[in-house]
Amino acid sequence: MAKRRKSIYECQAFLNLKELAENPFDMTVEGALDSERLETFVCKGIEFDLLYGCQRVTTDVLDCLQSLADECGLVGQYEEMRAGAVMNRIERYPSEERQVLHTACRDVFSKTAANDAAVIQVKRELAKLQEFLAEIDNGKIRNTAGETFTSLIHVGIGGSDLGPRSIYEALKAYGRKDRKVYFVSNVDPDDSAAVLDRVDLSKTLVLVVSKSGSTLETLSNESLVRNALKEAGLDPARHCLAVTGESSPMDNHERYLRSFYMFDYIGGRFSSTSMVGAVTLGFALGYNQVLEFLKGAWLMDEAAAERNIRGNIPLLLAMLGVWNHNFLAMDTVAILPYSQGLHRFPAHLQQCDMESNGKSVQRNGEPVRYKSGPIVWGEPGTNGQHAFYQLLHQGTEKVAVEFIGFRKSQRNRDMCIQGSNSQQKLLANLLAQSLALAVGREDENPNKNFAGNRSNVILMGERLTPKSMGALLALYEAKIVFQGFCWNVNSFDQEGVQLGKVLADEILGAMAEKRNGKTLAEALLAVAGIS
Ligand SMILES: O=P(O)(O)OC[C@H]1O[C@](O)(CO)[C@@H](O)[C@@H]1O
Repeated sequence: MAKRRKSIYECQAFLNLKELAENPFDMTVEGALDSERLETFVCKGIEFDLLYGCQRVTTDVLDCLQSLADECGLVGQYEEMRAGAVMNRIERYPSEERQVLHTACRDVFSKTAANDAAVIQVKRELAKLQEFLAEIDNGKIRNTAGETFTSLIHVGIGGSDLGPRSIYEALKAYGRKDRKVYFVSNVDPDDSAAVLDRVDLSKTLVLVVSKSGSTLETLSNESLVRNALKEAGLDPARHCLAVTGESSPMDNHERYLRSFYMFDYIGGRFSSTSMVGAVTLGFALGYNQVLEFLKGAWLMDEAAAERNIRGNIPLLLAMLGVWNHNFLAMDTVAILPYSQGLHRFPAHLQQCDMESNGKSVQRNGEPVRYKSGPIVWGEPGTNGQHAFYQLLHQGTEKVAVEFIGFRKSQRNRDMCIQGSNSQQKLLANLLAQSLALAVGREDENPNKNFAGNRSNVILMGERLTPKSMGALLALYEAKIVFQGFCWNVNSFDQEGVQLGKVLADEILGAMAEKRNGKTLAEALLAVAGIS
């Protein structure tokens, strides 16, 4: 018999937190935010420190958040998940009924793996990747003219695009100078056309990534690229690679130069450390850097098993998020990396978080009676400062902010201009924004008044490297998983994307048959003037 999971409002800690939320810590009172507080409210972890002095929390609130995490059994559930429990399910209703084992993709460094069977499969795929990359390097794999491949087009969408793309962008500073990577995701034909215009197809590999092997956008883009290869007199089977689920419609060795697998127990948005991300990263950076990236993720996974929230960054970040969202009524979370390399990372987290926890049904099939996942968005600083920070400081909407910064730049190409170099300017801005949001500043002119008390945290790392990128990714994956457990939702399915897909098919059918005006979908087609 399945264990009954508690909803948060059934927890004593929930009631206590509600009471504490009536009078949250006021950061604007003179001396409230002092150096002692800033020094105390720091959680040191793998590759990152979490600075959380600028949160509206006291030690009482932290104790209650610890109790809530304990009452909901968050770390216990996380450990069950890593060991292979069927976490992707809704009781009493048909659901996916799957294990959730994206953590197995990096559990290759443990002496004793949390789930042996999954790690065996993961190691097999990694060995295939290592061999494949070596064959490109040593010239065993070449194009028909005997030349080496210098470009790769990664074709996929959603979890098969956002994670790999954001990680590639984050790490391309470490990329091989002789290799280029391009991404195509949107079914807008201009997306693939723009890439096809830029590459020399004869020296290009095309990596088609789709877990299901049936996603409309990816299959359409694959066809467009295959067609371009044929038009260039090339054989697609000598250029195309696949990452897909075993026995998916794309699992066809004759059509691909190589096929790599991902498995049912790896959800799309959690798949960046599987072959979904590893093939592109391996092509761009080399196999050893893939291992570094996985190592960072594995270390973070291990650290996330600590019960004490004050010593577990993902759990603490998750619980601070619950405090802000469920108790202080902050509906949105802005992820603001002060790192140009991370410019696509908020987009990846948007899918990872919102597709996971944007749910209204609990795992027991009952409706959610409190707020589940927040709206997640973000852009890099300092660019955002000149765009939307006005609202963060003075808007009526209260936004929970998560800053990410690094002490050192990736490329070390900097110089002193007017007394400081650009990296110092970047970091000064990050810290200034954190304080300005928290403390505010009074002014008798209401239009120039900063109310303060705008909660934020800073995730501070040394440098964005493959290892720290792996750790950062795993940190957020674990945060999202902990919050999903806390809200008692199934973070691992995505039924909410289905209806739009069904209606798009209906509209495509109406377009093909020139039907118009009978159903609501057809009426909309006519009103929009689309033939
Ligand atoms: O890898 P696939 O099967 O092509 O799916 C792509 C994306 O589509 C979704 O199923 C949502 O439409 C995502 O969850 C997934 O990451």
